[in-house]
Amino acid sequence: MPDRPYVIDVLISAKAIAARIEDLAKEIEAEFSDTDKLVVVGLLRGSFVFIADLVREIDLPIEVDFLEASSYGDGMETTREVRILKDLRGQIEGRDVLIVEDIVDSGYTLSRVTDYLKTRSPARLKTIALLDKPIRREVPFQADWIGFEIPDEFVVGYGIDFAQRNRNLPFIGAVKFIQD
Ligand SMILES: O=P(O)(O)OC[C@H]1O[C@H](OP(=O)(O)OP(=O)(O)O)[C@H](O)[C@@H]1O
Ligand SMILES: Nc1nc2[nH]cnc2c(=O)[nH]1
Ligand SMILES: [Mg+2]
Repeated sequence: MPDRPYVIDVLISAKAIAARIEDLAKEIEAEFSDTDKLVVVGLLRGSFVFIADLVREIDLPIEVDFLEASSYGDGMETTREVRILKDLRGQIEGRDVLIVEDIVDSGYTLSRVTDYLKTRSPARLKTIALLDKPIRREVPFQADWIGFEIPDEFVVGYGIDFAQRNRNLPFIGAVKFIQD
């Protein structure tokens, strides 16, 4: 649990997220319209809300799998050590894969996870992230689709936590500490 009091300012409303996901899903359908082998991979835990909304907008035959990667613990800074805590259940060799992530910040998580999954020789490997904070990048990484580019704010909600709290907020909010 966070140990300093804070408030959360709305940064992106639930309505704006839903509208953007409809557009992203159309672009994904166009990219993968030629395959019946698409596996949509959610990175736990942060992407669980985004992937749930995204897959329901994608009108293609897909499978869903999950991989759990963690690098922040309960803090606000990356440890730069991406731990794979749970691997995929299925095989991805020769298959088309879309990795679904909540946010690209330093870039460590998505760059390590894509390198890790590429070793399994998927036919095509694409990435989508709801949020991108390019100003914070420490390793080069560009997702194939981004929902929103955001400023240097520590965000929560819509699956994203602060010390495991606030994942259940329906919007993306920015954490603001209250000064005493
Ligand atoms: O680009 P980066 O600096 O690597 O940051 C992005 C990652 O950080 C968060 O995960 P976290 O490690 O907090 O685990 P969680 O998904 O279980 O919340 C977030 O969900 C992304 O996966
Ligand atoms: N909660 C939260 N986790 C992150 N992991 C990487 N960036 C962020 C962020 O802005 N907020
Ligand atoms: Mg994560």
